[in-house]
Parts: sequence; structure tokens; C-alpha cells
Amino acid sequence: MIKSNMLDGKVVIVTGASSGIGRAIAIRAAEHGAKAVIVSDVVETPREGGEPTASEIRKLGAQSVFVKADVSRKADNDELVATAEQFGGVDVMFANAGITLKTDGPEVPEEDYRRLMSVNLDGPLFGAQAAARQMKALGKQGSIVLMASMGGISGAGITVAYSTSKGGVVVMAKSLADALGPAGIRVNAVAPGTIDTELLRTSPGIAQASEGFRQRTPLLRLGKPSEVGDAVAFLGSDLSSYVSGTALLVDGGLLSVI
Ligand SMILES: NC(=O)C1=CN([C@@H]2O[C@H](COP(=O)(O)OP(=O)(O)OC[C@H]3O[C@@H](n4cnc5c(N)ncnc54)[C@H](OP(=O)(O)O)[C@@H]3O)[C@@H](O)[C@H]2O)C=CC1
Ligand SMILES: C[C@H](O)[C@@H]1OC(=O)[C@H](O)[C@@H]1O
Repeated sequence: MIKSNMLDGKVVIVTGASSGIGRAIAIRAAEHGAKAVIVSDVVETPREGGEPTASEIRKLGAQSVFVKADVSRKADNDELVATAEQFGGVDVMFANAGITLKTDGPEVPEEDYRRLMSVNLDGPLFGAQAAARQMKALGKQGSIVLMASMGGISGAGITVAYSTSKGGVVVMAKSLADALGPAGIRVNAVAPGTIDTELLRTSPGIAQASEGFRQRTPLLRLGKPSEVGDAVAFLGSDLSSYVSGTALLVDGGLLSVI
């Protein structure tokens, strides 16, 4: 079902898009009129079951292909963005992929910490770099949206490594907005609160804390992946043409009250 024409004619790339929020961002992009959505992930099979994301998108009438890419590898991001050339080049890059750690906290082990940083912090940088290079080469005044988290703004003792990575993403968006603005390229972060996905349900500490977060959320409920998808569709669209360098909270009001 088409929801709007916010992304009409746009070529969109989404990382971590086989499952969870990334899957919702990709499907919502098609529902908001995207011409093509490139679905990227380390595996194509959706965790929550159902058809692969690209297949669901093609049913909506948009073009879509799956590209296997591990965002922690710069070369994978470069190859992923190169895929967009067949559709005319990337207009909107959603660097969504991210992980949590079962070992997170003040004593997070070095190896786990470095693995998380390679996905959550290196990944968005490599994706943004590749997308910006192509946008500049094609003269596209595109939009890049980096996945942060409310934890990257408030901090959280249960997620020392995770929140640190997401705080880095928030400042990365501000810095890239400054660097890429003269080329007409906008860069923003999105900072979801507690969104009902496999990651929230299975990350120790976070899962236990989520009910407490929910009770303190003004809207008294967890967010839906599709609600993040709609919010970032706005950041990807021309409706946000003067929005850059910000971190858009999608948290039901939670961070405003804790
Ligand atoms: N859920 C929440 O409450 C919130 C989530 N976020 C952020 O939103 C993003 C998506 O989270 P969510 O949908 O909940 O998480 P999920 O774990 O449900 O989905 C993440 C997706 O990214 C994929 N992925 C993992 N590692 C890589 C990698 N190295 N390269 C490419 N893809 C990878 C996963 O694949 P696989 O399944 O194989 O691991 C999965 O398909 C993350 O960045 C997360 O930090 C931010 C705030 C709130
Ligand atoms: C504590 C975190 O911020 C919380 O856990 C997650 O997975 C989400 O990022 C929430 O924001």
C-alpha cells in the first residue's frame, strides 16, 4: 500500500535491511514512493520469517535487489553503493546496521568492544563515505541517515560500548553534515528509543530494562519498526531539505522525561 510520495523517484540503500528496523525502513521507503531500494545485509533471510525484504518491495512496484555486505568492511560498502549505479545512483543512504553485545557494560571485553565498534561506528562512516563519493560524482544533492540510538544521547551503564558507538554516530552525523553541506548533501542521525525488534528482545540488560523504559515512555508503549521507517523517510525526502546535522529522536517522548 503506497503511503505517500515523499521519496518519489529516489534510489535508496538500506544496510542491515533483512530484519528488524532496517527491513521496515526499506519497505517503508518503497511505500513512500522510492523508485528503487537496495536491500543489504549479511544474510538475506528475515529473522522474523516471511519473504525476503527485496521480494516484499518488488510486490509494492519498486525495483529492488539484495546485496550481501558486511558494513564493517569498507570494500563491502564501496561495492554496495556501486550497485546503485544501475538505477541512476544513490539519492538516500540509510546506514542502519548495528549490533549489541551480551557482554556489554563497564567491563566489556576488548575483542567484543572492537567488533561492536567495527559494525556500529566504522559501518556508518564507510557507508556515508561511499554514498557521498557517488552523490558528488553524479551531482546529486542526496541525504544520508546514520542509525544512532537514544543510548547515544543519554548513555546507559548496561550498554557502555553500544551507547559509546551510538554517541559517536551522533557526532559523526554533525561532522559529515559540516563537511558535505557545501556539496548540498545532508547528513542526519536517527536516535530511536525502545523499538520492538529481535535486538531489543534478546539483548541482555536491554531486554530486562525495556519494560521500565516502556513504563516511563509518555506514549506508554514500545515503538514499531515501521514508525522509525516513516521518520527516516522524512529525513530522506526533500521535505527535510533544510534539516542537516541533527539527531532525530524517535522514542515516544522517553528521553524528554528521564
Ligand atoms: N531495537 C531498538 O530498540 C533500537 C535499535 N537501534 C539500532 O537500529 C539498528 C537496527 O536494530 P534492530 O532492527 O533492532 O536490530 P536487528 O538485530 O533486529 O537487525 C539488525 C540487522 O543488521 C544486520 N547486521 C548485523 N551485523 C551486520 C553487519 N556487520 N553488516 C550488515 N548487517 C549486519 C543483522 O543481521 P543478523 O540478523 O544476521 O545479525 C540484522 O539483519 C541498529 O543499528 C540498532 O543499534 C537503535 C535504537 C533502538
Ligand atoms: C539502552 C539503549 O539505548 C536501548 O537499547 C537498545 O537497543 C536501543 O538502542 C535502546 O535505545
